[in-house]
Amino acid sequence: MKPELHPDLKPLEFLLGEWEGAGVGGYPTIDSFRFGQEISFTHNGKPFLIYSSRTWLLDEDGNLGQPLAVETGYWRPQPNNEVEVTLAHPTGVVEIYIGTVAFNRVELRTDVVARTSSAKEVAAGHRLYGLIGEDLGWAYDMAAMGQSLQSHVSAQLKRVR
Ligand code: HEM
Repeated sequence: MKPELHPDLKPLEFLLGEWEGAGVGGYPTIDSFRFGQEISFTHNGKPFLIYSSRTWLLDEDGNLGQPLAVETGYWRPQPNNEVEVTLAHPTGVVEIYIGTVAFNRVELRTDVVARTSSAKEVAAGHRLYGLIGEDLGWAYDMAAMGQSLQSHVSAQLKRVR
């Protein structure tokens, strides 16, 4: 049975579904790259979105290659168009974001980044998600490896479900 959307999720409803597309990435400490991405936002009737993202290296011919970053978490709308997001990474990093939702656009800043002792040094993150026409665009800036907050990845995705 399809659960009814919790009313608190209304401002985030535009994210619901499955998205596929491609993006670009880089950082001062690494070579730049292209990647393919699948994002899924679902709900179970409770007042949060269930989120997951998978990515793969994209070669010059547009073929998907080795898996790159994956992440999973929950998006928790709060009063006054605020949102809390928890994200877990297989790299030993956990991020807690706080942000705002307005007009099919979400802006997030990390409140806390926690790392295991073997994780790379990630200090802070900033994310933007928004509709570009019918597409979902998103961009992630990070402060990591001793560098100031700057772009790491961005992508544009089409809704496939
Ligand atoms: C679409 C999402 C992402 C993709 C496709 C992606 C891809 C990559 C690639 C290809 C590299 C270089 C090779 C490697 O070290 O594995 C890299 C490095 C890195 N990424 Fe990401 N990444 C993504 C998201 C993130 C996020 C969310 C974080 C932090 C929470 C992050 C933190 C890092 C760090 C710390 C490095 C190492 C840089 C260095 O060694 O100097 N990445 N990423």
